[in-house]
Amino acid sequence: MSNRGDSSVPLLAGRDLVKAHGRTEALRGASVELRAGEILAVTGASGSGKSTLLHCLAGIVRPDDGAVVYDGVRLDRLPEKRLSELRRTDFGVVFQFGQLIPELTAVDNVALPLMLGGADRAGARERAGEWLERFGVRGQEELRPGELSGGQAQRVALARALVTGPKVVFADEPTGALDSLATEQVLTALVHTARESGTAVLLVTHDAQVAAYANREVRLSDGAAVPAEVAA
Ligand SMILES: Nc1ncnc2c1ncn2[C@@H]1O[C@H](COP(=O)(O)OP(=O)(O)OP(=O)(O)O)[C@@H](O)[C@H]1O
Repeated sequence: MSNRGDSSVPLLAGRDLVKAHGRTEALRGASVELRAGEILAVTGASGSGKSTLLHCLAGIVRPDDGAVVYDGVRLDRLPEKRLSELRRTDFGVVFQFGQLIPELTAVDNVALPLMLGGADRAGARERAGEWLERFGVRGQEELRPGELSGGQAQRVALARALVTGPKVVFADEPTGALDSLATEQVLTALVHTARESGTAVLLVTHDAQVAAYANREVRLSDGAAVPAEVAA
């Protein structure tokens, strides 16, 4: 049964997540819930497990223990093929840098997820152009990522993450490499578009100013969520 229309049920939940990288226990029983349309900041010190949590929730890595439930489905138990299909249709991701394909122009980078979903190139490029315009990237459609500023490249990356109409966008330090003006432009574009389209956003950041753009904040410490009364 779908939870998308019921705001009392989380759209995505990680429960008691445990994940080790070799001997390092990155997550030690972390639990977090994301509701449909909500913008949630995951904060915490360097090494507290924020990126690992995002990777588990986005189905990029499987937890060693615990559960990831998305729209009533146990993501951590899905076969790889169904998991990648679900990631393609329902999730978008933005990382700090490096996620655009350097050989493709800005517009082709944004068109790519649409083409992977079966759209023809001309139609995909047209829609991609509209999304670039929405994110204020005008006149740079035919430039390659290396020819864009950091802020422009991140706005292209956001357009690419949102162009397919995902239910959840996972953003891992999306403004970590930007100055404060570019940070403000990128976050304003993200928050505005997410609110308009009802997309939920999980925003990983160590920066309190970035977290202020969210509706709610969950703080991680040593691989577990700190209770709200302690975090306050
Ligand atoms: N691929 C990996 N191999 C080995 N150890 C890893 C790997 N990824 C993360 N870790 C370790 O797991 C712990 C949690 O890392 P994670 O990147 O999730 O934290 P974070 O809060 O996102 O940190 P930061 O803010 O510095 O990016 C850290 O001790 C890190 O060194």
